This record gives sequence, C-alpha cells and structure tokens, in this order.
Amino acid sequence: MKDILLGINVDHIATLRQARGTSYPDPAHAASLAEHAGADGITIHLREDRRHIQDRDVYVMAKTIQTRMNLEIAVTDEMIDIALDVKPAYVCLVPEKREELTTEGGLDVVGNLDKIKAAVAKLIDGGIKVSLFIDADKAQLDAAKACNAPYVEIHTGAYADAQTDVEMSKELEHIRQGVKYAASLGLIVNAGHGLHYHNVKPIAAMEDIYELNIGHAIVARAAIDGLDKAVRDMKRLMIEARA
Ligand SMILES: CC(=O)[C@@H](O)[C@H](O)COP(=O)(O)O
Ligand SMILES: NCC(=O)COP(=O)(O)O
Repeated sequence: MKDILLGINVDHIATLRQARGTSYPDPAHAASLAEHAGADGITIHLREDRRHIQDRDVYVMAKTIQTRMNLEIAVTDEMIDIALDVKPAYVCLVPEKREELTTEGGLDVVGNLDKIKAAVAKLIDGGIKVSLFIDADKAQLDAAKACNAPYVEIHTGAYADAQTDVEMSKELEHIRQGVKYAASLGLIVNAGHGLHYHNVKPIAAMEDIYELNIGHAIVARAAIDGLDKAVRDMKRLMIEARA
C-alpha cells in the first residue's frame, strides 16, 4: 500500500501568538520543527479576518518552508492576488464565514461554479496546484472536476464532530464513498479537519487518500507534551536568579 502523507497545519501556533500580540510562538519556527519531525508539507489558512496567520507569516514561510506550502484561502480577489504573489506549491480554496469558530462544511462548488472555475484557472496559470475543500458529496465532486481542480480535500469535520457511534459510522461511510468516487474521477484526494489521535485511523486507512492535513490536535498535544520541560526551564531560571 502507498504511504499516506501528513500536512501539518500551524494556524494555532499563530492563534497563541495573536492572543497576546507577542512575536512568539512563531508559526514559521513551528513549521520548521514539524518538517524536522517528518511533516510532508505545511498548511496555513490566511483568514480574511487575520485571526491567526498574518500576511507576514505567509511571506516568511514562503522563504523558510523546505517541503511545500499549502495555502488555504477564501475565494476572494484579495486572497487570490496574495496567492499569485506568494506562489505557494498548493492553494486550497475554502469557504469562510467571519463569525464561525472554525470552518463549517465544504465549499459550495455547485452553487458557485463559474466563480470557482475562474479562480482555479487563475491560480493554475500562476503555476500553483489547486485543491478544493469540499464535503464528500457526488455533486460537489463532479463540480470540482468541472472546475479543473486537480486536487480535492474532503472535509472530515462532520465525522470528527459525530456524537454517537452510529453517526460516526454513517459519516465515515459517506467519506469512504466520496473518496472512492473522487478517485474514480481522477482527482487526487486529500482529507482533513477535526482529525485527532482517536479518530484518525479509519480515515488514514482509506487507500485512495493521498494526504491528511491535521493541525489543532497536534498543536494541542504539543502544548501538553511540552509542558513538563517548559515548567522545569522556568523554575530553573528563577532558582538561578538567587544562586
Ligand atoms: C479550512 C480548514 O480545513 C480548516 O481546518 C482550517 O485550516 C483551520 O483553520 P481554522 O481553525 O481557523 O478553522
Ligand atoms: N484543512 C484541514 C486542516 O488544515 C487542519 O484542520 P484541523 O486539524 O486544525 O481541524
């Protein structure tokens, strides 16, 4: 079986920085550590409201990322211009609502076919590989194909949010059928959103998935795993100050 790739989303390193307006922690630093640990790519979402990743991060990481940048953006002229200027390896077009806590559902490609097709064409002309972040629905997958997007990223949020085993199995089957259908259309299939250490395996087992993009759960685990050393380092400094 072919290896599955892991793209690390470092948005929430930036969330922590933005919470205090400090210069740390730097998502570019986190991206470099993630690459050192084996990440196959780095995902960042430049939201229109700039709640986490900033323009500066995109430009810095365009220079420092050694694997490949997957830049998630809304389908707006401003974002497409930034992408064409930065020229990341990949752009993933995502839906965006200012008031949402996180991305809710996939892009409505069916309802915005002309707009998305034009955006895909512009980005491809700019030498960028384009992916569409969509739900595992046949109609959306057909529309993604009609837009000439070579990649899709299947939104796994409903699976991740499922409250019961029955609901989870239903969402998993929906994703499984969608992934198969996307592959049958010749699309390269990524997946992500809300994946964590307890729900990733059934998704990672799907042979037609090329790459998973995971962020929040990995950043959360890193914070917990790193806490012991962080406390010891601070205490040592304080004790040294009185030595
Ligand atoms: C578009 C998407 O899949 C999201 O996972 C996003 O990249 C994460 O960013 P937020 O946490 O700001 O929703
Ligand atoms: N596109 C999904 C992504 O980049 C990571 O989402 P999450 O793991 O932070 O929910």
